[in-house]
Amino acid sequence: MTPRTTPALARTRADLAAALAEQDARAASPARGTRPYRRAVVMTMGALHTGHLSLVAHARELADDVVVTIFVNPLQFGPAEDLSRYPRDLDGDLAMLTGPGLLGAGDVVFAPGVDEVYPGGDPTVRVSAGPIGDVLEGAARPGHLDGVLTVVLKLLHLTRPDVALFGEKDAQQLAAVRAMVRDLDVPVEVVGAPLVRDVDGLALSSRNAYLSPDERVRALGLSRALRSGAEWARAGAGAHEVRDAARSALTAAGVEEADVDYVALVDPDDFTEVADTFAGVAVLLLAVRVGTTRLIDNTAVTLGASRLPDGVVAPGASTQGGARA
Ligand SMILES: Nc1ncnc2c1ncn2[C@@H]1O[C@H](COP(=O)(O)OP(=O)(O)OP(=O)(O)O)[C@@H](O)[C@H]1O
Ligand SMILES: CC(C)(CO)[C@@H](O)C(=O)[O-]
Ligand code: BAL
Repeated sequence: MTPRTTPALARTRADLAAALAEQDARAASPARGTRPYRRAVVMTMGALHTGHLSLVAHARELADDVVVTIFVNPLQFGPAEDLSRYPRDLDGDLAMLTGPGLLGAGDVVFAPGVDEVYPGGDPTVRVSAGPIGDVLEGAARPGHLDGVLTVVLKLLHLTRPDVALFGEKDAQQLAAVRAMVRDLDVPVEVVGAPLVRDVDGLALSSRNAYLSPDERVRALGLSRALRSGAEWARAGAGAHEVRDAARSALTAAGVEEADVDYVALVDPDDFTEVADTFAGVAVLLLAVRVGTTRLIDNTAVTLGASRLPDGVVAPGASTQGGARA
């Protein structure tokens, strides 16, 4: 048989188990020596873009083998959301994943159908995200983070990785996954990867494909708002003024107040709003509807730098790149 040069495509649990067994056999082979083996997983909903590929490239550096999952998870969509029109392009995704520095022979793409992931229908037992699941994305999309964590835990069980990578683009999701892994003792290392933007500052997102040319211009208001908030924070503004600055920039970009789900400035650990006296690194987050498309974006901002003791750099100050526009 000719050796495979592209990743294995697994459409079923059985395909996945067979592909992982091959990885396990290679990991246990005496030819590898005693170097510890690592498998990484990158979970996606497909319609891949350069942001996803940056996670895959990072996974490639961290691990011997990489599993990419492609699954549009119905559990995390509300009844009036875009589940049915969410972009799906498995052939295009597979072509993108096999570029240089990405997936090769030995790696796996797991692209199951809904019945394969939920063979008994909607699961009766689900993960609860707890308080972080009730604010911001959780408040705007009730049950969303429970649905995310339920599928993430299932995919962790199915793919058995040592390390799992998630993008800082979905900052609240990343924090919820970290909390689940900590609170439920899930044996995996969670790695956050920086948010990737288009040259004009727009955060890359599969949902950008929904935007008309006019809407895409208006969508630049999100990164401008983050940049404005970050500039006010650098100038010594308190939390309230930073949020106001971000809101004003959205308005200036033509975004109606009614289309803003939230402008929030939160503690990165529990996503509670920070007080005006807060000093340290907070996350400035936005969720905005542009036409029928709901977009999210965020950036880390340092507040009250002048209130921090001399020589103290706010912890986490370099974990997220600032919004560029
Ligand atoms: N621009 C980006 N930079 C870095 N990581 C990203 C980016 N966009 C998505 N990701 C990450 O890729 C993973 C899969 O995300 P997903 O498939 O939902 O993509 P998406 O573009 O965010 O889609 P959507 O438009 O549905 O929000 C998540 O961990 C997500 O945070
Ligand atoms: C983590 C995830 C793949 C779970 O469906 C999804 O929420 C996403 O793509 O960010
Ligand atoms: N990137 C998060 C997946 C969702 O919006 O459902």
